[in-house]
Amino acid sequence: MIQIDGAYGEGGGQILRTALALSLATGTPFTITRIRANRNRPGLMRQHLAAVSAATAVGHARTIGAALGAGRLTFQPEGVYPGRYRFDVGSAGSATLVLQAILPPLLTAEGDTRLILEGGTHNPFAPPFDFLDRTFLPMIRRMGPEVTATLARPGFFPAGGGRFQVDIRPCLRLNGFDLLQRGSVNRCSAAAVTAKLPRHIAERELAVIRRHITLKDDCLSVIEVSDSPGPGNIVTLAVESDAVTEIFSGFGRRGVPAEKVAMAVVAEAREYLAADVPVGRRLADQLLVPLALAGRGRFRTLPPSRHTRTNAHVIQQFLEVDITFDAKADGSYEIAVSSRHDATD
Ligand SMILES: Nc1ncnc2c1ncn2[C@@H]1O[C@H](COP(=O)(O)OP(=O)(O)OP(=O)(O)O)[C@@H](O)[C@H]1O
Repeated sequence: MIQIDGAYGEGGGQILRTALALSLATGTPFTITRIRANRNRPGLMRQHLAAVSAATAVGHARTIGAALGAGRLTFQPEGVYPGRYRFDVGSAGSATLVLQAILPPLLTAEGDTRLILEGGTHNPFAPPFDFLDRTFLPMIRRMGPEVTATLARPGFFPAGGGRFQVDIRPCLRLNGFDLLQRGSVNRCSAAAVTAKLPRHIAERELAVIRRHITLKDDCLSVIEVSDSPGPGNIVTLAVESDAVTEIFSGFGRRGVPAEKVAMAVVAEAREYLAADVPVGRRLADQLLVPLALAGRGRFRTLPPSRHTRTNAHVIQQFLEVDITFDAKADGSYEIAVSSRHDATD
């Protein structure tokens, strides 16, 4: 039984999701204590409980302590069971984060899986659907499995009620990859989405982006969605390069001017563009679990976040891999995952 300290490093929900995913993938049970100790409202929130229930279903697991607000949980899976599942966060909690807890083991399961995930699809502090679809899943497909995501309906904080489907055709073994060069940037595009909010919000966001990032007219779009249960706004900036499409996003919030939301997106994208690295900060923390399951991989990225370092620590508790962070003279980092077995074979 692995003991996980939920207060380590970032001390957030990612520690739990990584532990669930790797417990399923390796068949190793774990106990986590001090869950999300570094958050204002520590313990299991609805989104984390939804991840626990999803992992319990996929792994026919025995779970002790899964309750709202709980700080301690034991999880003991029986195996990995592909199939058809529907999971509902039951609030605006992020459904893409629920996927983080169950996708990795399903990538090498013994059959296909279709997941219907309901809840928030465009949440602050979580991968928005577009990032999942255009940034993260192409990396997963590069590793062997066929995985596609289809958005049925967007769900914004606080109403939620979004839905998407994920189809997974697994492979026998994940192949790691090297992603060290970005290559040329072929296209930058921005999209501002509003649901049940005035169109001028989106137009003001795009005006800011256009002022600071060189974009062609046909690379700007305002999208007004009518099928979202509640109001919401997201602005995304996609940087498509030879190696990867990175997506930076900002979320409209009451009391925060649209211009400020868009400027934060501009700042993130500029940092990424100037650094000439292929992998942005969020993708970096999310690539570690699949690369560790593959047993190898390397990528160049921005200085790692606490999420990334924390994730590396949790992963190394479950898997016989080394994860190294190599600071380069130009300020970028090369993160490498290698199997401890390969080193001694
Ligand atoms: N704008 C974004 N685009 C892509 N991914 C994002 C974005 N914002 C956050 N993420 C990803 O969402 C995850 C958030 O992890 P975190 O530990 O903060 O989880 P949480 O469960 O939402 O929060 P909490 O810490 O409150 O439990 C990370 O993998 C991070 O890379």
